[in-house]
Amino acid sequence: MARVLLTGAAGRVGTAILGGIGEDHEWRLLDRDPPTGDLADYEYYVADITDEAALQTATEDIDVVLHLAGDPRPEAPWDSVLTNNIDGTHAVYQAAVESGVEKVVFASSNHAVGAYETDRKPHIYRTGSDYRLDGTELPRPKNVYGVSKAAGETLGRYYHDMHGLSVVNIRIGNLTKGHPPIDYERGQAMWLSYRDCAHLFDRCIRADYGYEIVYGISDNDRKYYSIDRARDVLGYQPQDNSADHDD
Ligand SMILES: NC(=O)C1=CN([C@@H]2O[C@H](COP(=O)(O)OP(=O)(O)OC[C@H]3O[C@@H](n4cnc5c(N)ncnc54)[C@H](O)[C@@H]3O)[C@@H](O)[C@H]2O)C=CC1
Ligand SMILES: O=C1O[C@H](COP(=O)(O)O)[C@@H](O)[C@H](O)[C@H]1O
Repeated sequence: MARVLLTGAAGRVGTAILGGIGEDHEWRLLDRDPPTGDLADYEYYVADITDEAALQTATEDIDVVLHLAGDPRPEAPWDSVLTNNIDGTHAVYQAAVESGVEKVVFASSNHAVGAYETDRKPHIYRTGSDYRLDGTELPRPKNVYGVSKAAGETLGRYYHDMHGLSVVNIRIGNLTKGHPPIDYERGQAMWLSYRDCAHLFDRCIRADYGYEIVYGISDNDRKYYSIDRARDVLGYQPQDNSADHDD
């Protein structure tokens, strides 16, 4: 079992991960919000990710960091993304290096590449389109939240190249429990199910890699993100498809 630190554990993505693989690894959780419900059963640190001392303790004896903590709002203002998403991610990486962590998995976002959609929608969301982003393209954020995610990806590149950390950046699409409405074309293309989310992060814990950028979506009929790299390098095998409606 890997010893895993999950930052931002009290949030939506953290809930999906623990709901799927909470029994499969040794977990240490960290969030600035105190634990509620089942989270209180885990080893839990209430701390801000900009608190270097807290991170030093939280990363001790950890093999893998799943770094989710941050301001997730596409409309977030610069001061918030600067502090939480950029300064905070830098502090997590620095603590990981100092504690001898092996891997960091960074929750990046579709918003790091949002501007690729501008002149191509809505046809890229349709099954006939062969347009794909595959993770090799440069970031093209449409908001400063997306800028902060691109910055997090570049921080990972630095910590991989200069400090030897294994890093995978997951450009998560849109995590929702239920299927997106069938007529919501962008949502259909971007969907990541809870089950596939937990599986993808589990693969990032278990697989070996150097520096990767992959897309976090389910195997949706409508997609403009390729999941080939996640399949090839991580062994990602999504089970869900936004087109398979249960209602
Ligand atoms: N939910 C989604 O569909 C997507 C999420 N993401 C990213 O995944 C990550 C998790 O997102 P969600 O779970 O949806 O957000 P969330 O807001 O539900 O959870 C984030 C958690 O991080 C904590 N947090 C925020 N700033 C912190 C700080 N400075 N120190 C310590 N804890 C802090 C919050 O208390 C919260 O519990 C975020 O980085 C977000 O940008 C990316 C793409 C899509
Ligand atoms: O990064 C994120 O992206 C998702 C999906 O973006 P949207 O523009 O389709 O809403 C968003 O729901 C989430 O809050 C955010 O962290």
